Amino acid sequence: MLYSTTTPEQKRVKLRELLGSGSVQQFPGAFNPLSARLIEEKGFAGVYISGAVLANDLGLPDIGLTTLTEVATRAGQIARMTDLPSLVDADTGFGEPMNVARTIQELENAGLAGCHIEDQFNPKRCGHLDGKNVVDLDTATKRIRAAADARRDPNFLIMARTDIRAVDGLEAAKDRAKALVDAGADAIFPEAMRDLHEFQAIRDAVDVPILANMTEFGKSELFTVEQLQEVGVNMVIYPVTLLRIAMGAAERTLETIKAAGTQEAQVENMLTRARLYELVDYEAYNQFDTGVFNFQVPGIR
Ligand SMILES: C[C@](O)(C(=O)O)[C@H](CC(=O)O)C(=O)O
Ligand SMILES: [Mg+2]
Repeated sequence: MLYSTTTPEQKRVKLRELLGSGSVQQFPGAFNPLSARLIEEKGFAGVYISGAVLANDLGLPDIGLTTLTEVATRAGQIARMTDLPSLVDADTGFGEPMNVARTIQELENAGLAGCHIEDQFNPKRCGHLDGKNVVDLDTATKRIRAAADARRDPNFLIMARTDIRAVDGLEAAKDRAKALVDAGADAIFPEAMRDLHEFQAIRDAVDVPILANMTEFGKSELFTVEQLQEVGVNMVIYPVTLLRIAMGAAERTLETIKAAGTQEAQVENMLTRARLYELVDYEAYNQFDTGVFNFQVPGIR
């Protein structure tokens, strides 16, 4: 209860172990702290915390409007709900290299296992949209160097994301990935790869773990874990998947209530009261106070 029993330091060691395991590690995106518990319960390796989800959850587009304080606070709330390592999207690092340094320390304080920092210009946009732009090599590597120098826990994972593929092509992405590793990146997130061969090309260019972004409605096909394994991907994220499905369900339910005058037809699709209480570990709080969980919840509803 209350929740994570694992320290941030242990989670960072775990993340490094996972990335060195040789098999693809699946990190679904949590859209709130409770969904992180679900991700852990279903046996996933870790939790991803998406910048798009954090922005959209606040009703904002994902164009760099969220602040470091908002992201660190929400990411910390999510990370503390799970024993799994959490990787957070730190967008462009929230400013100049000195701001990036501050970002890393705040994310360490918030209990994250690592983050990724991208080479887009501000205002940034979803990596799968057209019309984005990237900063020059010097600026991109300075961000990563500042991040690597700022961390106090050497196991806090600094992942460099490059968006250059969609701007200057695959060769440029390979060159930039190598330069970002030289600047101190522990892992590479090559954004908007078009096919499996492109992942393979990045794999061959660098000898650090690489991430595949399986976001829906984007530029990449939705490859399976087996396909990603074959091209040497180490980690796959499903960043916005749970938010999209939850909001889809919310929309359908509102339509049902409006049309039918009752939510009855949607009740079978809901997490039951009993299941919800199980997820928040209601019963465990009885250890503190035996009066807290002294009621019956009908099992089926
Ligand atoms: C991974 C990503 O950076 C995110 O914020 O989750 C987004 C996801 C998306 O917008 O679908 C991205 O830029 O790919
Ligand atoms: Mg993002």
